Amino acid sequence: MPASPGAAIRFDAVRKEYAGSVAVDDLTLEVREGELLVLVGPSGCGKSTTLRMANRLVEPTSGRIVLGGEDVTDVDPVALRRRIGYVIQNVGLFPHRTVAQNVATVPRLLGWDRRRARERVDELLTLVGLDPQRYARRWPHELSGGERQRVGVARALATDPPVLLMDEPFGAVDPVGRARLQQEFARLQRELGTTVMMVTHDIDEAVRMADRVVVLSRGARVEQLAAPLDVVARPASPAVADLVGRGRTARLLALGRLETADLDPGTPQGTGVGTDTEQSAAGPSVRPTVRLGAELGDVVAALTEVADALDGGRLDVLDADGRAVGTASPGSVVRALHRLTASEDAEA
Ligand SMILES: Nc1ncnc2c1ncn2[C@@H]1O[C@H](COP(=O)(O)OP(=O)(O)OP(=O)(O)O)[C@@H](O)[C@H]1O
Repeated sequence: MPASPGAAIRFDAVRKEYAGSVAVDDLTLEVREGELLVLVGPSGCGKSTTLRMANRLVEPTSGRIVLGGEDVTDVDPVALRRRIGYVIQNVGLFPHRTVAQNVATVPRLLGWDRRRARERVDELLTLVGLDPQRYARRWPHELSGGERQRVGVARALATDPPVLLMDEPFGAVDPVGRARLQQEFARLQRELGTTVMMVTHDIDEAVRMADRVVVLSRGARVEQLAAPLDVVARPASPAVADLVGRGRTARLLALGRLETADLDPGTPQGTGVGTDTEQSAAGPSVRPTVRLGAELGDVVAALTEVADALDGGRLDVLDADGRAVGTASPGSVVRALHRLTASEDAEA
């Protein structure tokens, strides 16, 4: 089957066996240009093998992988790897090279002169939030885990590759640093428009960062390929439900948004002045407000500020122009959760 126009990478009936055991059974998958696609699934399901076939660190047993219109088996593996960024857990920085030398590795291999490489290093370190003055001459062992990971990302982006492969890139970073790196990286990726295929076993990381999530089971079988909210709200199979499992409601609160259908029945009752979730100084008749489209978690937080929320207290809901369009109560959040998790069939 030919790759569709917006496809940056296409796996076509790809299979990988290691000494007779099947790691990837029959994978067909498209990564769209400019998207951040996250592969998630249990240990041993074939995520890393899938990723490593894209840059030929692993050769498929059968099937085809097309990258930027070219069958990867037609491209020299070394040339291919210089064209594709690759970031792994613990980064694999060269220990006897400074930060600057690490980041400049591929540009220098490609024959860039020192000055051009140096400028690029400064630009990239700044991009990933490391001051070049402070960091360029340091050695990898003089960095924290999070800083090393940033250098790894800078190194992988050095030649502005159209495609970046990332295998558990934030796995070795502590939870707080990790959440920040995830956010910053997702923003950077959107700014640069790089196509990213990333592997993780952490469903929260997947739904937080991805444009689309691919849930895999053993043999890299695709259980579901969908936007994060769909995967959490409507798991397509027991394997996905199992992965999303506990904590699903909390994830829905972070991903779901307040819609008109969730508002309390009846007409708007408030005056609708004031700003998001803040009590206006205008007087006691004005209720706290929340915007239509607010994250459900923020609606819950705003409701908990309303002293009598459990006893009929409500928030005024404003549209984008600041007009009151109705009210929200704890029941609105419950309605939203029902709406999100209702099956497509039930909605139709
Ligand atoms: N070089 C290899 N030789 C033999 N078997 C391998 C090799 N690499 C991976 N496998 C096997 O292939 C299967 C898939 O491995 P892979 O590393 O792709 O899974 P994964 O989903 O990335 O796992 P994890 O999350 O634990 O890293 C596993 O059963 C693994 O043992």
